Amino acid sequence: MFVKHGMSQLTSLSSARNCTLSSSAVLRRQHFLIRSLGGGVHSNFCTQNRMQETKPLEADAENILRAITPTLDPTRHKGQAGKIAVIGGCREYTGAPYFAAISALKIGADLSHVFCTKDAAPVIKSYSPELIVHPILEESYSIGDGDKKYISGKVVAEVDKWMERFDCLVVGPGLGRDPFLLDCVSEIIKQARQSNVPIVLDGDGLFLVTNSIDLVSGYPLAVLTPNVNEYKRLVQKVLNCEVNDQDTQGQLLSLSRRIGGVTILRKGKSDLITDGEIVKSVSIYGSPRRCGGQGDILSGSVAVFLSWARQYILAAEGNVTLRPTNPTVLGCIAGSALLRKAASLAFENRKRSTLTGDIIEYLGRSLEDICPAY
Ligand SMILES: NC(=O)C1=CN([C@@H]2O[C@H](COP(=O)(O)OP(=O)(O)OC[C@H]3O[C@@H](n4cnc5c(N)ncnc54)[C@H](OP(=O)(O)O)[C@@H]3O)[C@@H](O)[C@H]2O)[C@@H](O)CC1
Ligand SMILES: Nc1ncnc2c1ncn2[C@@H]1O[C@H](COP(=O)(O)OP(=O)(O)OP(=O)(O)O)[C@@H](O)[C@H]1O
Ligand SMILES: [Mg+2]
Repeated sequence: MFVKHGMSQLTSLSSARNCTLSSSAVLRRQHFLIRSLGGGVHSNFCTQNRMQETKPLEADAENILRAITPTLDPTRHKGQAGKIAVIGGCREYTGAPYFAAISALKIGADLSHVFCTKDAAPVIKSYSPELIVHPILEESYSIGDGDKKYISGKVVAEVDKWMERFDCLVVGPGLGRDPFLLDCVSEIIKQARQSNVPIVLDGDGLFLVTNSIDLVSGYPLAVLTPNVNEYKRLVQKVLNCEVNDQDTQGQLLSLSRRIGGVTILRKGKSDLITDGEIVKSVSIYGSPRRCGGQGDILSGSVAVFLSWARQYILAAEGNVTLRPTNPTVLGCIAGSALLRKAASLAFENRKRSTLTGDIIEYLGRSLEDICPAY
């Protein structure tokens, strides 16, 4: 791994030593390798690396999509292809949770739930009868101070009733930033962790965990999907420095390791994915349109593919030949590749008027091209 990722990674590996590596033998070996390559040992994650950065390895996304997508087997019953829940949707934002939840269904999940505020629920229901919408979240403006404890307990208990049934949660699309609501969502995240339910954190879910990183720290089933702003905030808060474009991979690895090896999908011209061990990129051509909502499609897609990757690994009973082997990384690669392919097809048709809804309409065909139903 050291040789594969080159000098920049070595430098950041050594920087990460205090929090990620306990074995002095491993440390000695790293220092030896760094010296052999002519580098120094730095104590700071944010050290500028002036070496030419090596490109991350492009993921074999099509192969991964083919491997983890389940066959349409007539013996399977409803639910086995995935039950996803989106925690998001408030007064301001109703589109984002809808995009995430409907994308999960269009890719092939069986059931898609949305847990949102009371105001947002009828609006989201009106977009689609396919979604199961729970109007349970509350914002500060709608409750008195004296009621907060009682209502918070009720909200959390309501989601907990369902928790064990979900294959993955998507926390954040259109959630908003109301402090009371975010406190409730913190409790929901803790419950999901206790139940070992994977969590994709996006949008305001990332705003929440960036300010309370312990919520996800060390949870191997957490996936963070930051856009450019969200990534900047994460780096500033967790690594206490600015984004380093000279050492993109090294900094991404350091960030993941500092958060205990959570998976991070950094969105951009190429999507970069790491679990603190490897970095993979997905660069297949997408669309030049940057309309809002594409990240929401991605979060719903990652949730489905992550669930499928876990099923695939479980069914293989230790004989997994697919690489990488981490289901959260597989889910990110598959979700990113599918979104980008769908965006490219939508753009071919709609050009400048391409909107998120158009991209969603191409999710099915994009998967069908790679992995036909029959
Ligand atoms: N159709 C829909 O319903 C869609 C809804 N969407 C939903 O929108 C939400 C925000 O996501 P986004 O992508 O706009 O956030 P992002 O790039 O970090 O910020 C951009 C700038 O805005 C600002 N800012 C944001 N929220 C703020 C707040 N509450 N109060 C004050 N400032 C706030 C932010 O400021 P900063 O945090 O940097 O201080 C930055 O300057 C999220 O829930 C997402 O899912 C999208 O998915 C698109 C489709
Ligand atoms: N410059 C780019 N070139 C090509 N594709 C991009 C570019 N930036 C982002 N994307 C693609 O768009 C997807 C969404 O990324 P984006 O940064 O727009 O997320 P977002 O801001 O969270 O979106 P949303 O509006 O849903 O909140 C990414 O998975 C990525 O594949
Ligand atoms: Mg977003």
